[in-house]
Amino acid sequence: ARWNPVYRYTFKDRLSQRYEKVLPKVDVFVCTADHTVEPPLMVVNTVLSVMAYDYPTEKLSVYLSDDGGSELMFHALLEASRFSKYWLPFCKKFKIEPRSPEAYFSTVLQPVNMDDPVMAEEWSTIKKLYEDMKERINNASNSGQVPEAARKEHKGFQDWDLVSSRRDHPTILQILIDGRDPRAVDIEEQTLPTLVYLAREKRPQYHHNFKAGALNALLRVSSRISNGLVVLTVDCDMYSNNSKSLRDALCFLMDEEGERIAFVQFPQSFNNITTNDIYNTSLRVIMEVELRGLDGNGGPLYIGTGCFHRRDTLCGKKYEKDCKIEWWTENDKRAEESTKVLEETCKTLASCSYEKNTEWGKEMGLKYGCPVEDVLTGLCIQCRGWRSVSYNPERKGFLGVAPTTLLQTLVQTKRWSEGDLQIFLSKYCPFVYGHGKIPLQLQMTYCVYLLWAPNCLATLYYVVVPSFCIHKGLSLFPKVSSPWVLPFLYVIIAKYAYSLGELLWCGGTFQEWWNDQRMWLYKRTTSYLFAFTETILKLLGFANSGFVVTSKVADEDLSLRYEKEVMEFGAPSPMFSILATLSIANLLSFIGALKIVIMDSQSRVFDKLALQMLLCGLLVIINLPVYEGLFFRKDNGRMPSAVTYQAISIAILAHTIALLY
Ligand SMILES: O=c1ccn([C@@H]2O[C@H](COP(=O)(O)OP(=O)(O)O[C@H]3O[C@H](CO)[C@@H](O)[C@H](O)[C@H]3O)[C@@H](O)[C@H]2O)c(=O)[nH]1
Ligand SMILES: [Mn+2]
Repeated sequence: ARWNPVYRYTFKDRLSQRYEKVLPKVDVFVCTADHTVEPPLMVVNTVLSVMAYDYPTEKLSVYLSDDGGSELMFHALLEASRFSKYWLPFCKKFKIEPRSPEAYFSTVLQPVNMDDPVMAEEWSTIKKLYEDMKERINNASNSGQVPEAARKEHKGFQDWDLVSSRRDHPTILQILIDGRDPRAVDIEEQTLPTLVYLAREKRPQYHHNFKAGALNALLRVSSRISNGLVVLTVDCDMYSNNSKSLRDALCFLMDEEGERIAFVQFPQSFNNITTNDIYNTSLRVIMEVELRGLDGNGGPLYIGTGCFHRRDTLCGKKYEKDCKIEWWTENDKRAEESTKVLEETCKTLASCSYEKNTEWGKEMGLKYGCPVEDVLTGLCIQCRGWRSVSYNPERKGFLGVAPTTLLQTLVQTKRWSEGDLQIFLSKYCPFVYGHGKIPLQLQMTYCVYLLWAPNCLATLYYVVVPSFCIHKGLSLFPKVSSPWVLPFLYVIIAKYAYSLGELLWCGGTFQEWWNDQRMWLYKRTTSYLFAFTETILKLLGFANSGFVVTSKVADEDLSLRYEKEVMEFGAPSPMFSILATLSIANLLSFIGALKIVIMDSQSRVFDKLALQMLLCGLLVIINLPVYEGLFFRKDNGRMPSAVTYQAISIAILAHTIALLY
C-alpha cells in the first residue's frame, strides 16, 4: 500500500471550457437509517450541502433514502426543500463554503464582508430563516411528533397512516421538488435541483439488506426519474465541504484517458476529531497514505461514502476497450408523466418483491450479504475490468461524524473486519476471483484489509503468552547479551520509528501516534477477535451478521469527556471485559517480573527475560487509561464495577493456574 503512491490534480476550468454545455446529469444518493441516532437536522444539512453544488441545477437530483421510514425525517426534508429556495441563491451569490448551513453558520459567526450592506443584510435574513427551520425540525424531533399544522400542509404525510412500524410499511415516495416543473424555482427564479424522499417498502418476511438494499432501490427509482449518468453516494452524516467536488470528479470521469475509470473515491474525513484523535477514528494513515498507494496499484477501494460512480458500472456493466461514453446522450431524455404518475409508477421499483428472481444484489447494483457491501461492490467493479481513482484535495470534499466513544469505535471496526474477512473467505477472495482481472499488487493490497480479523490471533498470543511465561522464568526471546537479539531490536525500532515518522508527516501529533498504538492493540484484541469468531460461526451456519448503525449523537456529559480526550467505558460490554482482564493480567505479570528480577542478585534472569519485560512493561504503560477507568475514576465514563470485579477475578485465577502448572 506504500509502494507507488499517486497524487492527482484537476483542472476544472478546462472541464468547463470544453464540456460546460454537455455536462452529464448527476444523481446524489443520501442514506439514512434511524432518526434516533441520525438526527433529521444533520441529515437535511447534508442534503442541502449537496443541493448547493456548483453545478447546473437542472442536471442535479438529490435522493434521500430513509430506512427508518420516519415521518420526522420527511418533515425535516420538506422544511429543507422550502429553505433551499433561499439557501441556494445565497450560496451561489456569495460563493460561500461550506454549503451545509449548520457547518457554515457555526464557523462563520458574522457576515464575511461587513462593508457590503447587501451581504450583511442577506446574511442575517438567511441565518434567521435557518435558525427558525432548525427550531421547527428539532422541536418535532424532541417531541417525536410532527405538529398537526405542519401535517396538514402537505398531502405526503397521509402516507404514514399506512405505516404500522418501521419494519412493516409500503413504499413511500415523494418528489418534493420536481426539476421539470417550471414552478420549481428559487427566489431568484433559478431552477431548483430535483429532490426526492424515498422509504422503500419493508416487510418482516423480506430481508432488507441494509444499506445495499437501500442503494439498489435508489438506483432503480432514480433511473426512472432523472437517470443521471453519474451517481454520488454519501452517508447522511457526511456533508459536502467543497462545492466543486462534483466538477473535480468529472475531471477524471470525462477525461480523455478516463474511459476506464468507474469511480472516483474521496477519502473519508471528519469534523469532530479531537486534537490527538484518542480513538484513531480519523484513520489518518489509511486516508492520506494507503488510499494513494491503492490508487497506484490499480485503484482504491470503494468505501461507501464520498464516491462518484458511473451509473452503468455500478449496475454491472463490463469494461470494453474503445467503448467511449457519450456524456450528453441522456441529458435530453426526461420522463413525460406528471409528478403524481411518476411517483406511482416508481413505487413498484422500491417494493420488496421487485428483486425476486432478478440479478439485483448479485450481478447488478450493490452486492448483498456482506457488512461491507461497499468494499465488495468496488472489488467486483474492478474485476469487471474497470479502474478507480482516489482524489484527496486540499480542501476536503466531505466531512462526516466519527464515532465518539470507545465502544462505538470497536463495534464499527468489528463490522468492517468481519465483512472484510467474509470477502476473503468467499468466492470473491481477490487472489481467486481477481486472478487475471486485477493486478497482483492490487490483490495483495486488498488483503491488507481483508485479513485484519485473523490478526487477532497473533496479537492475543503476544499479549498473553510472553507475560504469563515470565512467572515461570520461561524465556521466549533471545537473551540481551546474545547477538540474536539484534534482529528483534531492529524490527521493533524500525517499525515504530517508521510509523511515527509517517504519522507526523501526515500532520499528526506524537500523542496521536501513541493513541494509535493503543487503538491498534484494542481493535486487535476485541473487534478482530469477535469478527473472527463470528465469521467462523457464520461459516458453520451458527450466526448471522448484521449492520449496527453508528450513533451520531451523544449526550453533553459524554461529549465533554470526548473533547477532553478521556477514554469512555461506561456501559458493560464483553469487549471491555477482555480489555480489562488483559490489562490486569499484564499488570500482575509485570509486578511478578519486577519481584523476580530484584530477588535475583546476579541479574541473569534479567538478561533472559528483558525483551519479555519490555513487552509487558509497554503493555502496562499503554493500558494506563484502562487502569484509571477501573480503579481511579468517579465519572459516568468509568469502567462498570461488574466488569472490574469480573476482570480481577479472571486475571487472578489465570495467574494462579499459571503458577501452579
Ligand atoms: O440498514 C441500513 C444501515 C445503514 N444505512 C446507512 O449507511 C450509512 C453508514 O452507516 P454508519 O452507521 O454511519 O456506518 P459507518 O461504519 O460509519 O459507515 C462506513 O462503513 C459502511 C460499511 O460498513 C459504509 O457503508 C459507509 O459508507 C462507511 O461510511 C449511514 O448513512 C446509514 O444511514 C442504511 O441506509 N440502511
Ligand atoms: Mn458513519
